[in-house]
Amino acid sequence: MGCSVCRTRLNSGRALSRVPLPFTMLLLFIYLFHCLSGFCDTAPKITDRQNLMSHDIPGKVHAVRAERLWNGTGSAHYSALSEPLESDNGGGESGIPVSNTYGSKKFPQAIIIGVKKGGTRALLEFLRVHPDVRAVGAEPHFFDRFYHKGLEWYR
Ligand SMILES: Nc1ncnc2c1ncn2[C@@H]1O[C@H](COP(=O)(O)OS(=O)(=O)O)[C@@H](OP(=O)(O)O)[C@H]1O
Repeated sequence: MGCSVCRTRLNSGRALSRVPLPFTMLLLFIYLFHCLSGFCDTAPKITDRQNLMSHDIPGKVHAVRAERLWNGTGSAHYSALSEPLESDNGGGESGIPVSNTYGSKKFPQAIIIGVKKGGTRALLEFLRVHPDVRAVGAEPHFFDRFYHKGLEWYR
């Protein structure tokens, strides 16, 4: 009697131990299908850009790109990104070619300007914490040191 109970428990234990693998595979398959359907797109889609770059202001400059992003829920929000920018259709609002392809070089759409020891690095680092912000690693010093190298160098 005792042994048959043990056997029953043992068998149900074995059966239970076989459940997780197919169940996990089923969940993975559903997730994969869900992603392939485009429902788990985490990368934001760009619908508009705001070029906040100014060429007239001297001083220390951090480049940040600001974009209006579509979050897939019917509303848009602005965020700042900071990699040098380029152009998608051969000409942006400023006449500078820009590209909306992630991974390509782009001009900044927002820049941080400040005097030396003004805390611009801290501001940049705080902005960088935001997941939608992509900031340059080192200060490019385009406007105060490398302006003569031109926009081709900048982007
Ligand atoms: N929130 C806040 N309040 C007060 N002070 C602050 C703040 N954030 C940054 N800091 C100080 O700013 C100094 C760095 O400024 P920068 O990033 O512009 O430095 S740098 O010019 O790029 O070297 C640096 O000062 P020092 O440590 O004296 O160099 C920082 O400590």
